[in-house]
Amino acid sequence: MQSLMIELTGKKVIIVGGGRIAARKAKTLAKEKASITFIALHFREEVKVLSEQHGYELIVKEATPNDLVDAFLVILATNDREANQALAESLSSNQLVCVVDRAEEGNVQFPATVRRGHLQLAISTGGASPKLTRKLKKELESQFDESWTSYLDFLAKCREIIKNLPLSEQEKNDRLCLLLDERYRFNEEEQKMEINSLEKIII
Ligand SMILES: C[C@@]1(CC(=O)O)C2=NC(=C\c3[nH]c(c(CCC(=O)O)c3CC(=O)O)Cc3[nH]c(c(CC(=O)O)c3CCC(=O)O)/C=C3\N/C(=C\2)[C@@H](CCC(=O)O)[C@]3(C)CC(=O)O)/[C@H]1CCC(=O)O
Ligand SMILES: NC(=O)c1ccc[n+]([C@@H]2O[C@H](COP(=O)([O-])OP(=O)(O)OC[C@H]3O[C@@H](n4cnc5c(N)ncnc54)[C@H](O)[C@@H]3O)[C@@H](O)[C@H]2O)c1
Repeated sequence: MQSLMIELTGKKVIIVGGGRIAARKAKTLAKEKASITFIALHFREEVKVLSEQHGYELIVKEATPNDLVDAFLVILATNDREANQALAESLSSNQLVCVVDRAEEGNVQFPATVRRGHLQLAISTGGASPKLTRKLKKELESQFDESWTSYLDFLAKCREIIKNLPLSEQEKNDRLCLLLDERYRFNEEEQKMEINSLEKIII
């Protein structure tokens, strides 16, 4: 399996199931501005609260293949093995589907993610050990502290400026490499000074 970043803004996502795992997937997607619909026989309180906060649609029914035809991404999160399998089989091969109790029946899996602004670290064992994934996520969370958020803003800003400078490709690359020096991450004064000096280079 290959990891890809995916833009879900405005995409139709259907989560079948209204339990703990359905809620966890919805929380993961909460920042993505997808259009989320839950279909389940019963919804736990957490799902109802999430739906009110984010405007998700809740449909109380047993899910059928017909409910899923226009979904971009389907997350099959019922606790009914046969239902998850039958619904997965009914989908078009062009649709994305995550089967939470049998990864190999789907074509996408959720990694654990650590986000620090523009930096996103994704961890996956492809279903071999979600417990290890979780443990590694905790380790990375403490290794990558909040300083990375402003450092990534700094790198993005410098890259934008450097791209537009009247320099050779080699000089631009050299400047971009210098920004990876640790002193910039630890020290916001250094960041400001670097941006000031870049902005002074006359175009
Ligand atoms: C990373 C994370 C993200 C998320 O959920 O968004 C995630 N699982 C997490 C936690 C977790 N998962 C499980 C437990 C119970 C303890 C245990 O059994 O170990 C716990 C811990 C808990 O729940 O506390 C059990 C489990 N997981 C899967 C199966 C079915 C199977 O084996 O195929 C079963 C057995 C079910 C059963 O039979 O009971 C399948 C998948 N779980 C995945 C993702 C995908 C592969 C990830 C990978 O391997 O790296 C994949 C393939 C599909 C998918 O769901 O996308 C999230 C960490 C959240 C965080 O801490 O940030
Ligand atoms: N992927 C993961 O990370 C992970 C982790 C732990 C467990 N699981 C597996 O995920 C599944 C769901 O776990 P849970 O804790 O969320 O279960 P849960 O019991 O909390 O919720 C199950 C939900 O499925 C709904 N449902 C059942 N049959 C349905 C149908 N035919 N149509 C529509 N809705 C239906 C129920 O109404 C309920 O809302 C289980 O099979 C569990 O083994 C996955």
